[in-house]
Amino acid sequence: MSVLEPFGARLRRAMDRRGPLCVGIDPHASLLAEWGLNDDVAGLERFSRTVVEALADRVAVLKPQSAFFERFGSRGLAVLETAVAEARAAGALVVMDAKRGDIGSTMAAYAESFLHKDAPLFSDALTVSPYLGYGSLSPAVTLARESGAGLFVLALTSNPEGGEVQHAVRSDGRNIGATMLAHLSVENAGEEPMGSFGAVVGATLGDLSTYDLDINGPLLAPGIGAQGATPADLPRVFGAAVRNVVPNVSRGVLRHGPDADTLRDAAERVAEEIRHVVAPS
Ligand SMILES: O=C(O)c1cc(=O)[nH]c(=O)n1[C@@H]1O[C@H](COP(=O)(O)O)[C@@H](O)[C@H]1O
Repeated sequence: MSVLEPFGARLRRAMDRRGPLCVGIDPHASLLAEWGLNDDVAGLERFSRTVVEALADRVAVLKPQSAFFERFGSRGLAVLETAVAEARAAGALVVMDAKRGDIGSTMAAYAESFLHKDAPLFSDALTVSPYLGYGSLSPAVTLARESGAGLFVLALTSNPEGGEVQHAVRSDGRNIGATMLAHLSVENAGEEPMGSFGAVVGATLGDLSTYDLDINGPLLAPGIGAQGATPADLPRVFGAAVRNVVPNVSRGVLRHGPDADTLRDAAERVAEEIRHVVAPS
C-alpha cells in the first residue's frame, strides 16, 4: 500500500493555496429537477461530473454525500467512484461524507471501504459518528494513519436535534461534544502543521467559546447557506480556531447550476466572503 503524506499536512497546504472552502456534492432530487435533469443514474452522473469539472481544480475540498449516490444502488456507487477519482485527479481533496460508525470489528470494514489506499472509494478523509463510543472508531483511526487519510468526527453537529446527545453532561461535568473534541486533541498532539483528525462543528451553533476548539486539527463547519449560517458568523462561532475551519457549503453553491461558469462564480463569491473573515495564515 503506497502511503500519502498525512491528511492534515495536505489539507493545510490546500487551504493555504486555494482557501478553505469545501463544496458539498449533494445531488438532492430537488436539485436534479432544478438543473433540468432526471432523477436517475444519468442525471446523477451529469450532476456530479458538472460539479467536479467546474470546481475540483480550484476549491480545497469536495465533499460528496454518499446517501445521494447510494439511493441508486450499485450504479450510483459507480458514479461516486468516478467522482472521487476525478476530483482527486484534478487536485481537490475528497472528504467522503458517509457518517459511518459501528462496533469496532465492523468499523474496521467501513474503514477498509473508504480509507484503504487501494479501495475503489478511497477518499482523503471520511466523516464518522462516534456515538457508539469514541473508542469504536479506533480501526478507522489506525487505518487513516497508515494510509495518510483523515477523519472528521461528528462532535457538535449543525442540526438542532444534535444537542440532545452532544450537550448531554457526563458525571465528570463535561458534555459529550466537548469529550469528542478532547479525544481529537489527543489524536493530533504534536502533529505539524496540524493533525489529520478533525471535528465536525456546525457553523449554525452560535458562540462556542465554552468549548476548547483548539484540537490541532481541522474543523469541518457545515451549515452555511441553506441552513442559515453565513461566512460572517465564522469568527463569532469559532474565535481563534477559525484558522482551522473548513467551511462547507452544499446547496448554497449547487443551486446555481447547471451552468459551470455560474457554479464557479457562486463558489468564488462564497470563497471571497470567507477570505474576508478568516485571517490569512
Ligand atoms: O458531516 C457533515 O458533512 C454534516 C454534519 C453536520 O453537522 N451538518 C451537516 O449539514 N453536514 C452535511 O453538510 C451538508 C450541508 O449541506 P447544505 O445545508 O446544503 O449546505 C450536508 O451534506 C450534510 O449532510
